[in-house]
Amino acid sequence: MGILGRYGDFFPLTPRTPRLDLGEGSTPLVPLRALGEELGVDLWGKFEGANPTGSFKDRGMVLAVSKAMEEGARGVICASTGNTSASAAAYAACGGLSCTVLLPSGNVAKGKVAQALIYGATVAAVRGNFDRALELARAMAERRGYRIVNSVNPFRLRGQMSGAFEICDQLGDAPDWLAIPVGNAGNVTAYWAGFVAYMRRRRSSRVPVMMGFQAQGACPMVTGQFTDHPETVATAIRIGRPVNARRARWAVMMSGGAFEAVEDREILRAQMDLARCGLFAEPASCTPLAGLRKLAREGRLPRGIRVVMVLTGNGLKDVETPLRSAGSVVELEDSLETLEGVIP
Ligand SMILES: Cc1ncc(COP(=O)(O)O)c(/C=C/C(=O)C(=O)O)c1O
Repeated sequence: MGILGRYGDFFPLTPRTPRLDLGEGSTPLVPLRALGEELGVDLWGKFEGANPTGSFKDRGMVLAVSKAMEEGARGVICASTGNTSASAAAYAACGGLSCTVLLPSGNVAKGKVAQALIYGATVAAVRGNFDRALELARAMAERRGYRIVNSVNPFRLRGQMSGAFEICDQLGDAPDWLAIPVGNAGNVTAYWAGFVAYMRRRRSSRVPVMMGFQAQGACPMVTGQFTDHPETVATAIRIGRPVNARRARWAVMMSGGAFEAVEDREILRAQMDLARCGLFAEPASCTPLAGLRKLAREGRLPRGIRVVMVLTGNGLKDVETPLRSAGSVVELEDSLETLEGVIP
């Protein structure tokens, strides 16, 4: 059962709301003991790559598309660095709506483009970055009567609150810290709202410190300056003008947390180290581990606390990056002798 069935009393559902369900949510919360010992904390990874389209986006999209159907929308539209478009296309297909996605040309992982296409979306590559694509998507939504399903759509953030609900249910309460990658800043906003809502309903006793992590080349939440030239290998968070900046800043400040930036090379090292723990997450998802390591180096990571990292997307979305950085295939003659020389 998906999140509308499991957490429906937290969502604005009516008897007329279709209950789309691809089995989203119920993702693994994995103890990361070795990495936790390195950092001196009790470390867990919430593997959102296990969702139906391979990212956390499904949590918000299932509600946003169900509500679009209820409201009689002709179709849905979004701009995306890839995962939003994959998820929008899947749930639109599930609900029988048309889906149009606008992608920044040349900067979207091929796995995500393949998903949007095979789910049946109309996919347009826009010259310019994600932020420009979002401006165009909002204009087209007005013209065509489509529902925009980026995180400017409030139902998206409502559905994504369910990640916080699940962490509290899985751990028995909220963690001390939540460490999350930040692009358009919707997910960090949604998680805070989720922890607060769960505590208010007495389903948990506390809320965590919210720590948001960005790539050094695309860190408007850290610098306080929007940028028209975001650059990072973590293409999912290559966003320079986060539409949820104000709400995300408020959420993190209310929690006593902060935004931090990390270098691309640290993100790639974190991706490899998480994979060596058995979790293959795409680069953006590994930003929190890189960030926690930076805080530990600087003496700013309290020892012994319980930390959950939200690993937001499956590594299979972007196989080109690890193929460049994770080593290479050994080409061999077909003989046992040559095998003896290379197999450990
Ligand atoms: C794997 C992954 N990790 C983190 C983020 C950042 O979440 P927000 O801070 O809520 O934006 C994204 C976002 C992707 C898009 O914005 C899109 O797909 O258009 C992501 O795909």
